[in-house]
Amino acid sequence: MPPDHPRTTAAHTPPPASGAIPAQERDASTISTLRRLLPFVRPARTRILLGATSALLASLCALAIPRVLETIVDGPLARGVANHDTRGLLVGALVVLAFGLLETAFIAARRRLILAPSTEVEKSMRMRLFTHLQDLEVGFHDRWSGGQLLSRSMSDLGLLRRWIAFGVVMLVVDAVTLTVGTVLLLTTNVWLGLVYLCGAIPVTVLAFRFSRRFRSVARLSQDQAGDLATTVEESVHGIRVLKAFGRGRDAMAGFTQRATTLRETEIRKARILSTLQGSFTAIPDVTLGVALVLGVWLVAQGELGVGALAAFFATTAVLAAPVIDLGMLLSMTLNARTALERYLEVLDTPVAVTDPEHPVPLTDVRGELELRGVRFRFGDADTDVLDGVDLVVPAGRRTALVGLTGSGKSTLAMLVPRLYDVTGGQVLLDGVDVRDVTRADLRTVVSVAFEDSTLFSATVRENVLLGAPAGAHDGPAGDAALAQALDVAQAGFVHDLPDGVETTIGEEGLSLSGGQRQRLALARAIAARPRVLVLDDPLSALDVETEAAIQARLDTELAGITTLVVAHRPSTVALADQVAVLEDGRITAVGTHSELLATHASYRHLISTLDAEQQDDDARHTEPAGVVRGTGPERHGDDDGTAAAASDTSTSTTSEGAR
Ligand SMILES: Nc1ncnc2c1ncn2[C@@H]1O[C@H](COP(=O)(O)OP(=O)(O)OP(=O)(O)O)[C@@H](O)[C@H]1O
Repeated sequence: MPPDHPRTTAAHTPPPASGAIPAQERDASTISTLRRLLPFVRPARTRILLGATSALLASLCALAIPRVLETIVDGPLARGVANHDTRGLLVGALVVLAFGLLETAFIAARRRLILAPSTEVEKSMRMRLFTHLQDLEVGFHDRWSGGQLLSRSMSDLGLLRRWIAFGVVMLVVDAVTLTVGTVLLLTTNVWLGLVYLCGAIPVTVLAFRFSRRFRSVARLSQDQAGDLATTVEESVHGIRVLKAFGRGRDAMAGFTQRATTLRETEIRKARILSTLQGSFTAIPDVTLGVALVLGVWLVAQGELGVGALAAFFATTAVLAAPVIDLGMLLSMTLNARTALERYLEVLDTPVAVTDPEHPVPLTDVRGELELRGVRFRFGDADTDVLDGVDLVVPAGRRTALVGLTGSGKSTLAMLVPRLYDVTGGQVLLDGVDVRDVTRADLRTVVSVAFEDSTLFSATVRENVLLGAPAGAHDGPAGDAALAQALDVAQAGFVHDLPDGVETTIGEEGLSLSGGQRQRLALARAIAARPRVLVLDDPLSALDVETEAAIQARLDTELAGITTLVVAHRPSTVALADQVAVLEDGRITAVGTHSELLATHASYRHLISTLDAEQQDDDARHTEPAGVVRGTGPERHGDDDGTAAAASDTSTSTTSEGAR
C-alpha cells in the first residue's frame, strides 16, 4: 500500500510588490540581516580578514604621520631654527615618507587580497540561487517575473560583491580609524578632542534619519530595476507579436515610462545621499573651525605646544576622509542589505515539490498510470481545476485526453512528471505514488513534450539529447539515439541546416519555425527513452499528414510505451487506443473514439467543435507555402512585421510536412 499523503498545497509565496518591504524584513536590523551572508563568506574569510587587516594598517600608518609631525615640529624644527638640526629634520621626513609608502603598500595589498574572494562569494551565491531556481516548482516561476529573478541574480549580487570587497571592509576600518583618531585627539588635548567629538552627535542623528529614508528608496529602485528588466525580457521574447501587431511604439512607451520612474527614484536616492554627504562634509569643518580658535587660544595661553596643535589638525585631516566616506559607506551597506533581502526572498522560498525521505526505487517499469481522485488548485485560485479525476492509462497504450479549452488538460499532464504536485488524491505509476519516488528517477521514466516547445541556445544535437539517458549523449550511442529521435519526429529538416545537427539554434529556437521547433521538442522527448510519454499537444503546429506520419512512426518505433496525449484534433483522437473526456474537472467518459461517438452526445459535440477548429487550422496551414523557411534572422527582420506575422500563422505548411 502506498503511504498516505496529506492533502498538500503548493507553497504560495507571492513576490513582494515593487518597493514594498515585507514586515519581517522591516523589523530586522541591518546587522542581523547582513549576518546571513556569513555562510557564503566563510570559505573566503581568511583572505577577507587579511585584506581588512591591511586596510587597518594603512589607516594606522596614516594616523602615525601626525605623531611624527608633532615630534618634528616640537623637536628638530624647534631646535633646528637655533641649532641647524637638519639631520633630525631629515630623519623625521624619512619616517613620514616610510609611513606614506607603507600606507600605499597596505592599500594595494587590501585590493589584491579581497578582489578574488569577493568574486568567489558572488559566484557561489549566484550558483546557489540558480540551483534553487532549478529546484523550485513550476508554480514559483508562474508567480515571479523573469526580470525580478534576473536582477536579483545579477545586479543585487554585484552590489553585495562590491560591499564585501570594499564597503564592509572600509566601514570597519573607518570605524576603527575614527575611534583611534578620536582617542589620539583627546590625548593631544582633551578640550580640543571634546570639541571634535561634539560633531559625532549630529553625525549619528543624521545617519539614523538617512538610513530610514534611504532604505525604502533603495528597495524601490532595486525592485523597479527588476521591473524594467522584465519589460525588456518580455519585449524581446514577444518581439514577433509586437511587430506583427505594430505595437512597437506601445512597448517603447511602456519601457520609457518604467525607465523614467527608475530614473526618478535614482535621483531621489542620490539627493538623499548628497544631503547626507553635504552634512558629513560640513560638520567636521564647523568643529574644526571652533577647534582652531580654541587651539590658537590654548597655544597663546601656553597650555598647548605648536607641535601638538599641528598634530591635532593633521590628525583631523586624516579623519576627514572616513567621516565624508561614512555617507557613501552607509548607502552601500543599505543597498547591500536590500540586495541581500531580495536575494533571500527567493532563496528562502521553500521547494514545494520535493523528493521523499525514503524514496521507492523504480524498477521494471511497465508504465501503467492511474489518477485516483486527483484534485488540483493553483496557488492563488479560488476553485479546483481538477476536482476528483479518476483515470487509468493502460501500460503500453495510447490514451488521448480531450476537453474544452481551459478544462485542465495541460494541468493534468503536468502532474505526471510532478511539475506540479496534486493538491488531493494520487497519481500512481505502476501502483506507486509518484511522490514516493525521486524526481530524478521519475523524470527518467516520464518524458514530456509541450505545445510551447522551448529550445535552448545550443546545437540541435545538444537540444535533442538533453534528456537522453547517461551514455547516450556522445559517440555512436548518441548518434544512434539522435538519428532515431529525429527520424520518428520527422525532423529531417535539421540536415539541411548550415551545420546539420551541429547547427547552433537561436535562443528558444527562435530561428526555427513553430513546426520545426515542435518536432525538435518531440525528438527530445523521444530521445529520453521514456516508459511514459506525455505529449501536451506538441504537434499542433504541424499539418495533419505530418502528424499522422509521426504517430505511425511512434507506433512502430516506440511500441510498448505508454502515451498520454492531450489532443485538440479529431485526427489525433482517432489514432488513440482510448479517449478520456475531461469536463468540469472530472473524467466524464472513457472509451474508444468510435464507442464514444456512438454513445456520448457531449463527446460528439466536443469532436465537432474540435473538427471546426481543425478545419480553420488546416485552412491556415495551406495558405501560401514557403513563407517560413529560412533559419536565419532575416525572416524576423521586417520592420512592418509582415514576415513575422506570416511566421506566426504559418509555422507549418503542407510542404514542410512533406519533407
Ligand atoms: N499557472 C496558472 N495559475 C493559475 N491558473 C492557471 C494556471 N495555468 C492554468 N490556469 C487555469 O487553469 C485552468 C486549466 O488550464 P489548462 O491550461 O490546464 O487548460 P487546458 O484544458 O489545457 O486548455 P487548452 O486546451 O486551452 O490548452 C484554466 O482556467 C487556466 O486559466
